[in-house]
Amino acid sequence: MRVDVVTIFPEYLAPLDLSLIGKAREDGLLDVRVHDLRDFTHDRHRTVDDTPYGGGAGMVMKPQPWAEALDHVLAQDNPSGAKPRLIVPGPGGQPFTQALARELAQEPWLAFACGRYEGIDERVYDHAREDLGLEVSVVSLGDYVLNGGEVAVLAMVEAVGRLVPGVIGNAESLVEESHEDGLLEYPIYTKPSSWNGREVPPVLLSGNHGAIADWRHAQRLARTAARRPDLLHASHGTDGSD
Ligand SMILES: CC(C)N1CCN(Cc2ccc(Cn3ccc4ccc(-c5n[nH]c(N)c5C#N)cc43)cc2)CC1
Repeated sequence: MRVDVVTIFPEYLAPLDLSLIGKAREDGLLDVRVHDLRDFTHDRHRTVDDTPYGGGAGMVMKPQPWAEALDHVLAQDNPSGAKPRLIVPGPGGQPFTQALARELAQEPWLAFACGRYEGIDERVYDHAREDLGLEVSVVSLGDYVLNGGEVAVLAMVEAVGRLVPGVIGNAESLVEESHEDGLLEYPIYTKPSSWNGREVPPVLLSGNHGAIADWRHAQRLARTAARRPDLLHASHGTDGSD
């Protein structure tokens, strides 16, 4: 999978050089390219924003740098003229969920546009859809306000990247994790079996794999009912009260 990120803070994406995503880049499973939006400006101050038409607080990101940046992304190493799916993080976007992460993990090429200030001139979205022929999705990390799209892109690239085959060495760990099948994950333990006067649940030491699986499923149901009854209703046809 190729991933392009356009931002005025390229250093914000440095964590994508680390850990599993960084290893996947080294292994050629992910091709992540970060582009500085200011490289597509032409004035001395490398201006990317201006005041909003109609008045209002804050600044709006100018359309021209974005159009030139998107042209560069589409042209770079792309002899076939393929097109990426464009993801624009925004507080008013569709929720970023595990289901959407799974959907995006099927895409061969994703491009992320990290806005700042009050956001990006609306004509950039129209240009991307109508002139560049891109599928554009505005996606929100959650119901809280960030200062820009970079944090969201870090989360999205990690959530999507880990679903790309080969990125997570043990594919088993992708099963039975929170939100993968509608239930939260079960409690986990490791050595020592007795620590600080606290014991590991004996069933986990029993070697009885059926009993262990039953205990873990019961724990997932209880934990989901306690913390996220909404998930129980959505995926298990109950109202979360039982
Ligand atoms: C003036 C007045 C009428 N405005 C009315 C609407 N307000 C909404 C507003 C608020 C903050 C920002 C800052 N910002 C810039 C680009 C950008 C990208 C993502 C996010 C973001 N925030 N929260 C998430 N879950 C996000 C995601 N994904 C925030 C971003 C942009 C937009 C802004 C103020």
